[in-house]
Amino acid sequence: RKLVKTLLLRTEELAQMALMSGIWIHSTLNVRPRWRFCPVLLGRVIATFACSGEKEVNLAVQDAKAAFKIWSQKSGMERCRVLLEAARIIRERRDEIATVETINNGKSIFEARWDIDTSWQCLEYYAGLAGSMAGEHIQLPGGSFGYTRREPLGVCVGIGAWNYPFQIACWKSAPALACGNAMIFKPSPFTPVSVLLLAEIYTEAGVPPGLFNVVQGGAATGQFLCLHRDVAKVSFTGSVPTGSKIMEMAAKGIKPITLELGGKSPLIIFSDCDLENAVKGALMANFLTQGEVCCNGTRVFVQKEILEKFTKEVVKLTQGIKIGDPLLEGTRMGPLINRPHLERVLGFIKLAKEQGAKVLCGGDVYVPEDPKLKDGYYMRPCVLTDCRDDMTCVREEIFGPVMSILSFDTEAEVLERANNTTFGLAAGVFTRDIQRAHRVVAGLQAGMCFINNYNVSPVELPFGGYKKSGFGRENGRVTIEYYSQLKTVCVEMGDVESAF
Ligand SMILES: NC(=O)c1ccc[n+]([C@@H]2O[C@H](COP(=O)([O-])OP(=O)(O)OC[C@H]3O[C@@H](n4cnc5c(N)ncnc54)[C@H](O)[C@@H]3O)[C@@H](O)[C@H]2O)c1
Ligand SMILES: C[N+](C)(C)CCCC=O
Repeated sequence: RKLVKTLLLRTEELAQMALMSGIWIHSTLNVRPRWRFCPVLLGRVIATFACSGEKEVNLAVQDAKAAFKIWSQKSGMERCRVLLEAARIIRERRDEIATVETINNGKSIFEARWDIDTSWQCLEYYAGLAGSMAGEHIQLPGGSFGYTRREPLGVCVGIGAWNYPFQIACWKSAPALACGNAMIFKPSPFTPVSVLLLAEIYTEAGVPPGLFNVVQGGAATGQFLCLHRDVAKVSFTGSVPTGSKIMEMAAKGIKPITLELGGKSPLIIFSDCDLENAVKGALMANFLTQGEVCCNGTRVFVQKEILEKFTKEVVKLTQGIKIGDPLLEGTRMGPLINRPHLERVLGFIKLAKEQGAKVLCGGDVYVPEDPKLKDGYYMRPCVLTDCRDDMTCVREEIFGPVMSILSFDTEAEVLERANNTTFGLAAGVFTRDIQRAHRVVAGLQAGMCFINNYNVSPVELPFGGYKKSGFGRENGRVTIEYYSQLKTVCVEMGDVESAF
C-alpha cells in the first residue's frame, strides 16, 4: 500500500474537510514513481500521482489473477452479499464521495450526488443478478442432454473518461465483479481521485485483495493494460479516436471489448409537445456536467411552429443557471475540466459565429465574483440559433455547454437529418402523440432513446451506442453477456456411436 497525499486544495477548509474525509488515498500497488501528473482544479494542483508503468501493470495483473481464483469460485449469492455491502457503504458515504467527485471533476455537488446514487444503484442491481446467473438445460435424444454454464472471463480492464469518474468505475466494475471477474481500473489522469474511494470501499466490503485494483496514468499505462497477455477483456469509455486505438490493440490479442464513445445526439421537439417539459428536457440534454456528457442532445431540432416560443424559454432558463463554486448547494454549473478544453469549446463557438450561427446567450468566459475562483475554467452556457446541418458546431462533438438549435418542418425530414451523423449514442423526442413518439424512435439510429425526457439513467436500462459511438452495453441485464462467456457441456447417456 502506498499513501498518496493530496497536495493543495482550493481552500483551507476544503483541504481540511478532504483530509478528514479520506482523501488520503492509497493504491493497492507498490507503485514506483516513473513519471508524475497533477490533476488541477480551478487553476490549482489538487494532487500528484505516480503513473504506473509496465512493471506496475504486471503487478496489478498478477494480483488480479490471484484474486480472480478466489472470487470466481464463490457462488453468485456470496458475490451478491459483498456487492450489496459495497453499495451500502457508498450510500452511507454519499455526501463525502460526492464532495470528492466535485473536487475531482468540477461538476456541481448537486449533480455529483446524482452520480453517486446511480453508482450504488448499479452495484445493488448487479448484486441482484449475481445470484440468478444461470445457464440452460437442453434435452437431447436417448436421454442425453446438454447444459450451458455462464463463466467469468478473468482479469478485465476498465479505462475511464474524466466526466463521470466514479460512476464509470461503478458501471464497469459492478457487472464485472458480479460475473466473477477481477477488474483493473485506470481512471483519466484528469480525475484520478474518486475511484480510489471505490477501491477502498470494495476492500472494506470484503472483496479479495487485488480483485479491484486501480492503476494511475495516461495513454502509456492504458496501452500496457490493453496489450497485456493475461487481460481477458477491455471496457473503454472515452473518445472515438482512442476507442479506435483500443480496438487495434484488442485485435492483436483477440480480446472482447466494450466501447462507450462520443456522440452528437439529436433531440427532436415536435410542436404538439408539452412546452415546459420540452424546455426542461433541452436543458437536461445539454448542460449537465458543464455539457461534458457523451449522450448530450446537442442538436436540438424544433418544429417551426414553436421555434420562437421554445427558443425564448430555453434562453431564459439557460441564463438563470447558477455558475460558480461547485461545492455550494445552489450552484448548477461548475468549471470545465481544464484550460485547453475550455479554449477548445470557446473555439467551436467562435467558428460557429464565423459560419453564420447566432449566439443567443453565453458562450464566453465567466469570472465569478469570489476571488478564490478567478483562475477557474468557467464559461457561460451557450445557446446557438440560425444553425445549419453542415456547420462544425452541428457536426462535431463539442463536449461543453453549447446547444445548437435547428428548425424543421416535417417528421420525415427531421428523421433523415437526425440520422445524418456518424455517431449514434442517444436521441430524444418530445411529443404528445404517442404513436409518433414510438414511430420516430424506431427510425432513429441511436442506442439510447428518450421519449419526453432526457439524460435520466435508470441502471436497469442498457446504455450504449450505434455506429461510431461504440458497441457493447453498460447497465441492464444484457451487460452480464459482456462480462461472461458461455460454456456448453454435452452429456452422453448411451454408448458412443463411432464412425470408425
Ligand atoms: N459513451 C459513453 O458512455 C461515454 C461516457 C463518457 C465519456 N465519453 C466520451 O469520452 C470523451 C471524453 O473523454 P476523454 O477526453 O477522457 O477521452 P480520451 O479518449 O482522451 O481518454 C479516455 C481514457 O483513455 C485513456 N487513453 C488515452 N489514450 C489511450 C491509449 N492510446 N490507450 C489506452 N488508453 C488510452 C485516457 O487516459 C483516459 O483514461 C468524449 O468523446 C465523450 O463523449 C463517452
Ligand atoms: C448519466 N448520464 C447523464 C446519462 C451520462 C452517462 C455517461 C455519459 O457521459
